[in-house]
Amino acid sequence: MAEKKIGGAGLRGQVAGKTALSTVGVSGSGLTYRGYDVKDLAENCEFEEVAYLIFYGELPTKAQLADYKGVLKGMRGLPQALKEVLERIPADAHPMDVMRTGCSMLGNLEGEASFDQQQEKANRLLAAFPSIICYWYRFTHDGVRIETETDDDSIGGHFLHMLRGEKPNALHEQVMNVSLILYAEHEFNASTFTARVCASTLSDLFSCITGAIGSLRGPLHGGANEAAMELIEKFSSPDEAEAELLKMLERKEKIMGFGHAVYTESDPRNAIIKQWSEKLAADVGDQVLYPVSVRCEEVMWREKKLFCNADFFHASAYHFMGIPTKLFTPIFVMSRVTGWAAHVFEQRADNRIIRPSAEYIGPELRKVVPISQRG
Ligand SMILES: CC(=O)SCCNC(=O)CCNC(=O)[C@H](O)C(C)(C)COP(=O)(O)OP(=O)(O)OC[C@H]1O[C@@H](n2cnc3c(N)ncnc32)[C@H](O)[C@@H]1OP(=O)(O)O
Ligand SMILES: O=C([O-])CC(=O)C(=O)O
Repeated sequence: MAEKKIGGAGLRGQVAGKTALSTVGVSGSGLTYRGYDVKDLAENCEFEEVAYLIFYGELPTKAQLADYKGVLKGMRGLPQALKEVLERIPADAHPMDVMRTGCSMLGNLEGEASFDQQQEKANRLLAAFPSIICYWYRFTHDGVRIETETDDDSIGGHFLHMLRGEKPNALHEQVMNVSLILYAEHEFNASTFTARVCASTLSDLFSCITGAIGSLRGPLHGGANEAAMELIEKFSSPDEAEAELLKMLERKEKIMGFGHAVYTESDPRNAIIKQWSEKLAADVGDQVLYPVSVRCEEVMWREKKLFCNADFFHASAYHFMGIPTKLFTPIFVMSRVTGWAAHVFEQRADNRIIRPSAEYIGPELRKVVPISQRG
């Protein structure tokens, strides 16, 4: 792969610390978690196995996985005070703000008293995020107080069950599983770096994760999956998509779901989620959204050599599963909390406060003119 330009704005290409968690754009395969190719993991593992790998360094045995799933299952319930807060957040709030508030409120109720509790608190957040978003969503949109302590086997299944009020089919549970694996970890991306900066002050895990959610929310990062959906649903045919994209490019508009800060030729997660989107399109009999998405991919590559990142085909995949667009980025949180927390642990294990320098471009030194003399 060609190297991206080092230096300049956005700290691009600069090494800002060490990690044993993942490589991005280094190996031929593009993305590895603790030495495993993400494609291999997505083909052979459940998300909980990957979460275990990210946290504990090795893939679990059958018994370890069963134990770990049991631990997570036991942590799905929400305290009454958190439910009351969620009920007071308006229906038109952005669900990422709900995630941010939910995380912060949980930190008030069940805070990290010492770093010895870091793994337990990370597990709690991993188990509770689907409950938080679904409790709020179903209360404010459907007027029901849902039970969040379900017996669903997987985190993805738990989420879809609470969202719809019925257990998902095997295909949907599997796609959620793959999606959560693809989003779990990605080196020093903006939200993870936010978490590490916060951790470097020796702050608590809930503060680190709350900050990371704020960074993920933006459309240049995790928010791109929602923005991509808003784009593709405007088009009724591939030809219309092509004509409109060309106009947008002419106006130098950013097309969400394309391009990447590190990858130069492709995002290895795209081919995987694209396949699942195609399967789901066939399952629901779609003849518009998937072909529109494929044409967008072709046009962007042909015109700008820009490729789909992880977010683009997630939009159609989630849509085919009936997930409301505004819940797309919260799903990213449900997964990335693993990577964020593991980075916090790494930062703590070998910490120095992150405090870079700035190039000063303001006025020269000057004297204060007393307020009575300022005109
Ligand atoms: C899970 C994730 O977070 S993946 C990223 C999700 N974000 C998006 O999909 C938002 C759209 N994409 C983008 O804004 C960018 O590609 C980013 C933020 C992902 C990466 O930003 P950068 O590293 O600064 O991009 P890069 O240096 O490759 O940009 C090169 C050129 O391509 C343009 N470009 C990059 N992405 C796009 C895009 N999606 N649409 C149109 N033009 C683009 C840039 O404006 C830049 O043009 P210029 O040289 O005329 O200024
Ligand atoms: O690495 C990045 O800059 C963004 C990204 O793809 C991710 O966080 O998954």
